[in-house]
Amino acid sequence: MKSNLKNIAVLTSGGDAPGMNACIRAVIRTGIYHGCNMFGVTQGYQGLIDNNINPMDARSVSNILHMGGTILKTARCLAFKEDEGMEIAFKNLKAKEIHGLIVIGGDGTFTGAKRFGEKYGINVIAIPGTIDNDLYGSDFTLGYDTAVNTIIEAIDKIRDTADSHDRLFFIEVMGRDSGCIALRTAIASGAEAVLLPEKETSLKELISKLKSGANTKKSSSIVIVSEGNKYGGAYDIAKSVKRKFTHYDTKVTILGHLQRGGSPSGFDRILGSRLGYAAVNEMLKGETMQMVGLRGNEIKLTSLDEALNKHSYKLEADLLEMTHVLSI
Ligand SMILES: Nc1ncnc2c1ncn2[C@@H]1O[C@H](COP(=O)(O)OP(=O)(O)OP(=O)(O)O)[C@@H](O)[C@H]1O
Ligand SMILES: O=P(O)(O)OC[C@H]1O[C@](O)(CO)[C@@H](O)[C@@H]1O
Ligand SMILES: [Mg+2]
Repeated sequence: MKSNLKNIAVLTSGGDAPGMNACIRAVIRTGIYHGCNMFGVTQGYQGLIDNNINPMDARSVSNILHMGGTILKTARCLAFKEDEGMEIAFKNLKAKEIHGLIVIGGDGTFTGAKRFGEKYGINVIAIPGTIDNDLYGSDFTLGYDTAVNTIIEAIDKIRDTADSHDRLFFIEVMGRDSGCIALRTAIASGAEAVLLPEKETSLKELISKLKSGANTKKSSSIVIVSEGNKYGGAYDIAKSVKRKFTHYDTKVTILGHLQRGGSPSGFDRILGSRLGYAAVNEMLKGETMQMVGLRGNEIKLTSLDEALNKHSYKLEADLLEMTHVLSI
């Protein structure tokens, strides 16, 4: 063990994601197993600034493995982007002799961790925790699998009512700049079309697809709209389509934050446990400024530089084409 790594803190930051609790549990227990003093920071970087940094033991993380959200709470903390905020955060960690920081979050969280680690020499390991699945270096981010399953369950229910009424539904899903969630849920729910942030929408093409379905006796249609789609939200698109295509009665559902909640899937519980366990082990080996991720079912390190510079989901054109073909 690196001698100055006796005290390690963990925080969750940015949007919460199912599986974060499984990950926190793994971090705390792995650290304790190795004889470290473990600390939990409440409310992400805000907690570092507010000195909300508390000792945790193996029992502080009992019975949380199956819970959604994060027991450490999370925040979008603007003050940490400022030099003064970072300075206070560093002083608070220094006073407790904490030299290792494990952050669980998305690209913003990683950006903050990189700046902080570089500026103050704190050892940093980052864990990809976001439903968006938009970080380079991990095939999956924590929470993505659960979110996809939650969305599919909701769309299945909408399909029941859509079909009963012969309706066209526009369903908006999350993924600010990333269409990964939208494309996967479109495949799994048999959606007739999907609009993504990575690809310009052609209204003409969309209407022609819906018309051909109606002409071949499709009783209902579902269009998945990613929230970051350039054309606008589900309401805007529904309005434009409705003007030119009157075959179906048109409805809109915004799934919103229900997509982020709920008990993590088996996959996310296992992923969270593996990433949390690996994060502590790698930190104790002396690794710093690295992300632990899953690649080809193995835990691999990616430098924060690389994870951030190459981050974002690359549209898989073959999957989009397949969605189109399978929904004729
Ligand atoms: N340039 C930066 N410098 C310092 N801290 C930053 C920076 N960018 C982001 N952060 C910190 O990281 C926090 C989380 O970032 P953000 O809100 O972008 O979420 P995220 O980690 O990308 O997760 P998600 O996208 O899943 O919601 C911010 O609220 C802020 O405290
Ligand atoms: O909870 P908030 O701050 O509204 O954030 C919503 C955003 O967070 C994410 O869910 C990622 O956590 C994005 O997909 C979404 O755009
Ligand atoms: Mg982000």
